[in-house]
Amino acid sequence: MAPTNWGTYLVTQASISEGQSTLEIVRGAIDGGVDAVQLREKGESARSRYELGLELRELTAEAGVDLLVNDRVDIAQAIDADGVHVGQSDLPVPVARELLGPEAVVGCSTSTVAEARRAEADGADYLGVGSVYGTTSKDVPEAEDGIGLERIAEIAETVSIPVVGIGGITADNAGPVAEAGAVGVAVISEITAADDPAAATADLVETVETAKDLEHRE
Ligand SMILES: Cc1ncc(COP(=O)(O)OP(=O)(O)O)c(N)n1
Ligand SMILES: Cc1ncsc1CCOP(=O)(O)O
Ligand SMILES: [Mg+2]
Repeated sequence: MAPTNWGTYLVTQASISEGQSTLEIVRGAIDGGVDAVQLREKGESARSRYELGLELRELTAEAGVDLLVNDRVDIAQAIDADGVHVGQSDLPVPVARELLGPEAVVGCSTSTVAEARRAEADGADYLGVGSVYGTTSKDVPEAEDGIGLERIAEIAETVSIPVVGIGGITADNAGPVAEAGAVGVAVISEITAADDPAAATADLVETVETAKDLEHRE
């Protein structure tokens, strides 16, 4: 599935879960209708991300869900992921593209219009834009205050590639992100810290789809 259709995108980080493993959370997210999963797990060794990645690859491939790897092109290659997600301090988009080839999905984090234009010109397939709202899941001071919905709209109007909002997104505030022009939302805590990841995912899926339907009817 292309990023154009990624309404709900799970970014994994088991350290903020309520005791559930990443595999259990991803299984739940798949049951709830997630479109894409990104193996993040900051702080874990390359070996443990690789081993988890192999298991996630099996699960996601069976379900027809896209699998991306955060930051690490080598792990993406080793587990045969669909692509990689890089940020402003990671490998540049053209380098990731060169290493992974034309078929791979390369996503890039941006929070300004200038960064978004650059990522698109560099050949990114989609943008992760945020932090939309304040969040404590990303350990940088900028993520404590969100960039806001107007910035999402401005970026979505500027670029032709899909924009996915990320940061502080819940089923209660995901609708306006889609209405601002994002194709979907990426979340860590809303699914990962939920008692029932499948139900949390299904809520997000419904909220985003409803908002996109309304947006298209206007
Ligand atoms: C979909 C998506 N969007 C943004 C990010 C953040 O990437 P980055 O800024 O490189 O920060 P880390 O996640 O690597 O800490 C993302 N991972 N996914
Ligand atoms: C990885 C990342 N990049 C920008 S905000 C963020 C964290 C998103 O986590 P949450 O959905 O819990 O706010
Ligand atoms: Mg990164």
